[in-house]
Amino acid sequence: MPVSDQAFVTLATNDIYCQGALVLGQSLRNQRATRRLVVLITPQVSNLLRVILSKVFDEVIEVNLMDSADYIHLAFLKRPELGVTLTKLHCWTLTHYSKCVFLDADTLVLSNIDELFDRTEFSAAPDPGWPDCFNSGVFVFQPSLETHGLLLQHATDHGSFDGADQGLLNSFFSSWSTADIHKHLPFIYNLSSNTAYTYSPAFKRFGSSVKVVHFLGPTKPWNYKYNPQTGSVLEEGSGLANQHQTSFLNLWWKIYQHSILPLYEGFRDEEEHASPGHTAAVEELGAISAVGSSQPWPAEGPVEQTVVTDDIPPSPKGSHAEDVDLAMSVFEISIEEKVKELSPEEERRKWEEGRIDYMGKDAFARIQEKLDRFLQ
Ligand SMILES: O=c1ccn([C@@H]2O[C@H](COP(=O)(O)OP(=O)(O)O[C@H]3O[C@H](CO)[C@@H](O)[C@H](O)[C@H]3O)[C@@H](O)[C@H]2O)c(=O)[nH]1
Ligand SMILES: [Mn+2]
Repeated sequence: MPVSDQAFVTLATNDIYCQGALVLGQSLRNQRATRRLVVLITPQVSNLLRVILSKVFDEVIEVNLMDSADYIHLAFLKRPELGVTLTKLHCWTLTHYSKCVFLDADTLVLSNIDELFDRTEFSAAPDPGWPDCFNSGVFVFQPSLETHGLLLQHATDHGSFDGADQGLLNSFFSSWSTADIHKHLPFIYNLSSNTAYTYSPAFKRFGSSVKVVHFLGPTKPWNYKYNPQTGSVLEEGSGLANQHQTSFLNLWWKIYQHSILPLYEGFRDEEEHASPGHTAAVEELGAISAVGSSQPWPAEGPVEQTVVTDDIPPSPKGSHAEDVDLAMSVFEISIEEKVKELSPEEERRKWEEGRIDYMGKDAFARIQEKLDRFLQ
């Protein structure tokens, strides 16, 4: 039975993290999640990604710190380094839900986790790096404007010992490690993919019951390249730590390939016509059918929501341009952050301000090429 006043919530502040949010949302659907799926976004997220997110999530909610109440504004101005942190705290403002489970956009759900709604605020799993602290990638919370205000006050008064949300939340919910064992989520609800090997007999014993994998750390699944023929990520340069990690990465990419890429179908042509001269949303280097896009959405899992595209808050940028390039060939799929094309005026201003890209397009070799072309 679907419960409509409870929700799974994630956050994506840019088009790259949206790719993670999409896979997470799809993984929740594949596991027949019975609560609403909500994604918080910020103004940077492009229109295209908003539309795509709305195909997987029940609600796409834009949060804009600077537009919010004064006290948020104040907290933000006093501690600008806490930007993304304060954005995550926004989940406490979702007061149309009575209870929620927050999941980082770099998590992947492997089996149904609806039972997390039996827990109360504030429940989280230990952090693998310092188990007396919880990891803030998966937590159970109760939306409340009062709590939200207190959290912001805490941020303004004390900052965060790690400069981000995990430090702040740990010092705010400081009795977590001692007060109530029910608030300790088992590690299987937030298994960090890259630490699984530090206690490998435990992983052997309990690994098969893992419910949520968290790709914590600087290298995310979307930073790898994937071979759709073999169904595995390409190891070059990324130094994969171990077999478990590889199999979780392959799972992430399998969902991306079969359920997320097809959502971009139909937008490719539109994009090409809408913005001539711009790179298309999806660059087709090979046959797209070769990457399994023939499967209609959703490839797995039930359709539970109708997509009401009118409800999607439009990007204030008012443009089509998204910040992500998907490159596909028969043997390789990759997700790249787009190198922003500047207008000639912007280029000139950059030069005049002394911001010169000596290694890139302003490198001597590039300038020489231009001169040669001009002289020919
Ligand atoms: O540019 C960004 C960065 C982060 N996020 C969101 O914030 C989450 C946390 O960032 P992430 O890159 O996943 O951090 P972790 O590598 O998981 O590092 C740890 O440290 C973070 C900062 O304290 C905590 O938020 C995490 O939960 C904790 O696992 C992401 O999953 C996203 O949902 C964005 O939307 N855009
Ligand atoms: Mn994370």
